[in-house]
Amino acid sequence: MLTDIIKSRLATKDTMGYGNDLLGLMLEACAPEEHSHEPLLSMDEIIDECKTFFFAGHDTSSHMLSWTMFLLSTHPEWQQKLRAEVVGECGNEVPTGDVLNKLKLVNMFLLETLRLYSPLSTIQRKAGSDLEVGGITVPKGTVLTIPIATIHRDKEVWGEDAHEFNPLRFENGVMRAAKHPNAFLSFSGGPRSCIGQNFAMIEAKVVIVMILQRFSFFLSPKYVHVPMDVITLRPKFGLPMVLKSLDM
Ligand code: HEM
Repeated sequence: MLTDIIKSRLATKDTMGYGNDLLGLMLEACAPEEHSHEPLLSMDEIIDECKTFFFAGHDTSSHMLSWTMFLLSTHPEWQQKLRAEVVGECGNEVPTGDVLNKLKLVNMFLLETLRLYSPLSTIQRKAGSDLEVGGITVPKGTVLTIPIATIHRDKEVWGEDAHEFNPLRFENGVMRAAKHPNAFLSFSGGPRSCIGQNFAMIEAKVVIVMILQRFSFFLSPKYVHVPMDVITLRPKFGLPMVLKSLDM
């Protein structure tokens, strides 16, 4: 399927360009230099990049939204606060980028959701050289697992209320929410941190804003709380909900 999409972009490049989405940008960047016939990335490499973006960006974002809906349902007072903020900033209009930047409570709520239900619970790093971490010698080649979910609920890092849901801890920004500035790890950190993190936050805000504008919602009595970690953290039995249109 991807091959077909790429081929059709290549075929129409002279009339319509490569397209103004991520694939278009990638094809543009990989177009052969003048006088050279070799593209900078092969078809297989471009397909690999597309797959990486799809797998890295799809389940993570969709489960972030699931857990946000879960927490908005179990904290109806916050659902009301967020709706009031949204209506105050943009009424029933589709939110613009400027509006999204003003939604402080929505932002704090999403961060707290990611802290408690981080879509990725662990990440791995391989030691590139012999090194010492916290007094322990780690030989080159050792694979270290960074337990994001455990760090996110550590009382020494987040304070006594680490297990509780409290978006206000992010009132002064991510770096001041915990005792360590890099304690929030849902998007990892450093040079290989999530390249899609800003996009993911914008996307989640737009979706949540547009749901809050239209519906009030709560969990169906059928919901059973079993978070399950299968690459990403998801509700094992889905997230049955009851939505009520706010127009009625
Ligand atoms: C809530 C949503 C998301 C979460 C929680 C998330 C989390 C992460 C984490 C933890 C990493 C680092 C993995 C590691 O170090 O092993 C990562 C990497 C990455 N993410 Fe995301 N991600 C999200 C959304 C997205 C989206 C929407 C995209 C693309 C549109 C994306 C693209 C990528 C890519 C390409 C990498 C690899 C970056 C590299 O290795 O340099 N992610 N993500």
